[in-house]
Amino acid sequence: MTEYKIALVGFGGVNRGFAQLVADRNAEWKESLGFTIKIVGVTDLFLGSIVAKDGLDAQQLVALPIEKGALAQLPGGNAEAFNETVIKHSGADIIAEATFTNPVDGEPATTFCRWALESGIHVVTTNKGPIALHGAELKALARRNQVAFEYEGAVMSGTPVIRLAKQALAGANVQGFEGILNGTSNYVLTQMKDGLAFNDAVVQAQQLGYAEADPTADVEGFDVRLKVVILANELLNARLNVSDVACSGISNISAEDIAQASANGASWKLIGSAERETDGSVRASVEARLLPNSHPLAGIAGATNAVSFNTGLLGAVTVSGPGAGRIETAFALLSDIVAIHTAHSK
Ligand SMILES: NC(=O)c1ccc[n+]([C@@H]2O[C@H](COP(=O)([O-])OP(=O)(O)OC[C@H]3O[C@@H](n4cnc5c(N)ncnc54)[C@H](O)[C@@H]3O)[C@@H](O)[C@H]2O)c1
Ligand SMILES: N[C@@H](CCO)C(=O)O
Repeated sequence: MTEYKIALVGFGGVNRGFAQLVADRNAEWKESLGFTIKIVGVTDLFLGSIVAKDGLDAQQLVALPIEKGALAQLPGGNAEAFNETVIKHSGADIIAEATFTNPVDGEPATTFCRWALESGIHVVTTNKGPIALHGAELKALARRNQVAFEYEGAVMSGTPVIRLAKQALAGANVQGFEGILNGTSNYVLTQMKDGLAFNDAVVQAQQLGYAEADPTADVEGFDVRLKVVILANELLNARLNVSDVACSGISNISAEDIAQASANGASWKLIGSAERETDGSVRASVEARLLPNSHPLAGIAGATNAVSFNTGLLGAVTVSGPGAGRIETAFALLSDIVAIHTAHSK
């Protein structure tokens, strides 16, 4: 029986959700997945850090109050976040990186990933910054150190689009995609349709664990831009930088715009898209579009996301599912660990 030792870097909504899954389901995973998980370290800027090579009680971690230095309440815990120690010296086989997404330079998460990969430790992450901004470098680093760098949760949370498109649609000649790739902005647009004010809807999305630390990234399209770069580079072999993608958001869509659209049988949606051009280049954008209600993406409501892949062989293949949420995104970390287990237990 394989036991993976995991260190959690960032202990906000997603990694706390992951600890909850471990607390609730480790015994079931032993049977269904052929492995169990032991949490050997946690580090968080706000909560502090802890290393416990014999393993931490996942339920006790979940119950920890969200207050400064809270990890110091556990035996051996510290009120300071010793990130490097936890990443390099907790004895972890896998680092689950879920700190803030920094859409400008991907730091410090990119450094955390480098530390782990250079130390021969697998990385699973839901953080979009390192992949969109330094993906090629980190993948090469992982290959050189013969470890995995997995990031299924970076796009569409727990809905498995990256591996689905790369593996199950391999050979189907993916030429482009368009999708609703941000849960918060779609939630806000849906709530506004039901009469809620923009700011109140954003606060609700924050309370539900959907929004980024700075929700401007959600409503101005910056979060979708990172996801478009990730998908285009993964699936279309594009070499897009963030600055290559024209980007606007939903903050200038008023309640009146939404009401008028409804009256005309249409809906505003924030759409991220990329398409291969006839000269082989890839053009990508993020913008609010007015979709007729007959459009397959028009009815996608709340924090649900959907992406439609334009394939040469099958035409449009559309996948829809949770686009944000703590447990939903924690599931993506589990699916990355399953991928590591499958690849490394052959
Ligand atoms: N919540 C979702 O629905 C969702 C979905 C997909 C991807 N993501 C991504 O997953 C990551 C985590 O999301 P979340 O909802 O858990 O965020 P969160 O804000 O709840 O938690 C992030 C945690 O990281 C910690 N942190 C920040 N900087 C740190 C540093 N330098 N060192 C150590 N700890 C640090 C914070 O203190 C915080 O507790 C983000 O990058 C987010 O974009 C989130
Ligand atoms: N803030 C992001 C989280 C998922 O990446 C969203 O709302 O889609």
